[in-house]
Amino acid sequence: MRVILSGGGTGGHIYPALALSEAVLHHEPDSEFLYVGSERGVEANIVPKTGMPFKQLVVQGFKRSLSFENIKTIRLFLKAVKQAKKIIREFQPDVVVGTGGYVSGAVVYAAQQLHIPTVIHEQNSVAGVTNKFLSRGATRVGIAFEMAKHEFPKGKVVLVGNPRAQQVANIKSHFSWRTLSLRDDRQTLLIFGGSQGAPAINLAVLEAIPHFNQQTYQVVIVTGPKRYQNMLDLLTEKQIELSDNVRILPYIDNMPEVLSETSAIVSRAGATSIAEITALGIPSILIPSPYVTGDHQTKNAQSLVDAGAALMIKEPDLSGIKLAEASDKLLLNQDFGDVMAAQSAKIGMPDAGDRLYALLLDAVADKAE
Ligand SMILES: CC(=O)N[C@H]1[C@@H](OP(=O)(O)OP(=O)(O)OC[C@H]2O[C@@H](n3ccc(=O)[nH]c3=O)[C@H](O)[C@@H]2O)O[C@H](CO)[C@@H](O)[C@@H]1O
Repeated sequence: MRVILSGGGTGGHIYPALALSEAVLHHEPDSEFLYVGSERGVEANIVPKTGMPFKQLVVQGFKRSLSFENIKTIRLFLKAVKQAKKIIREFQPDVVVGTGGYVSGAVVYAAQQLHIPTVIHEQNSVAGVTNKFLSRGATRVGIAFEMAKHEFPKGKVVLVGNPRAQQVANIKSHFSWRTLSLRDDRQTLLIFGGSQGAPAINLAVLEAIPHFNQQTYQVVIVTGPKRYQNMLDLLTEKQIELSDNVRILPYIDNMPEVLSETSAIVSRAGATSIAEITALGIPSILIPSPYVTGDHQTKNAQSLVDAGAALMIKEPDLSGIKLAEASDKLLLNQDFGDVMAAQSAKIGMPDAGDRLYALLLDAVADKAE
């Protein structure tokens, strides 16, 4: 199968597309892929590292208020559609897949105009603007939350889950905490604020470090690439020392491997993070970002809390003490952590990659009819 993948702007859109390619390759090992991303998006850094061919377009998002910038956005969009058509004609895909973000708007729209089968994947419980726009012309729509169904045209929506879930569930991890000078015989709490990092989480973590320093479990704090230096500066300014069970990193590139060796998680409630956490049945403390469309991260987190699969701390209530208490609850109260892990695993959809692959086949077959 020849597949063009497009999704960008944030890890939550990019990793599912890459995970889908693994599922496709599992079924059709001679498949070929081309990833089309935006020049300025993080995909320009993430995708080439995987070895997948990568092409770039110049796009930007709409401003919510009326502005001259939006005229430039439309001009860039039309130019990107033209370039995308050229790329599609050259690559001759069987199907074009969009996983969200502005760039997928141009690529999938171009494919629709060229009458190539298109599949969009919506990771969230609340549909993104680009996916809604594309859904009218899409051949199939894969969703990860039943709740999102009513936002798309009937007849083409299928609940598939998030392919990243299957990737993390199936990985044979060779990761050892010793690579970070930590121990493999201890429980490990991993803290990260989505793919970009979250200042509010970093600040609460800073307050909690003196507590973490005293624990029998170890703690790995991921700040987000752009917030790492600031975190180190704050540690120096506040004269906070790290003991040998606590580490701070800017970003983790090999998250699927690391997650499979993780005992508990503190994180934002982005859809892809949640898919990973539940695929592995990891107990978690979710701190939803209040700055996203329709407050969808709170809805994502609430669905886990309702199932007894996670604890939630809302950002206005977040503090070092709250974080330390909740972390101890998951890691030091064995029964509590075990029950939560089992509930989390019940929600996971570890065959999501295969389900989305089946949707691609459907879309291609539709065209052939
Ligand atoms: C602020 C914002 O708009 N967030 C959205 C964005 O979040 P964001 O990009 O943070 O999305 P997610 O939490 O869904 O996914 C983060 C991804 O980055 C990976 N990761 C994270 C840290 C790290 O060091 N290394 C690493 O690989 C995680 O394993 C995961 O695969 O897209 C999601 C999916 O559309 C939405 O639900 C989120 O609401």
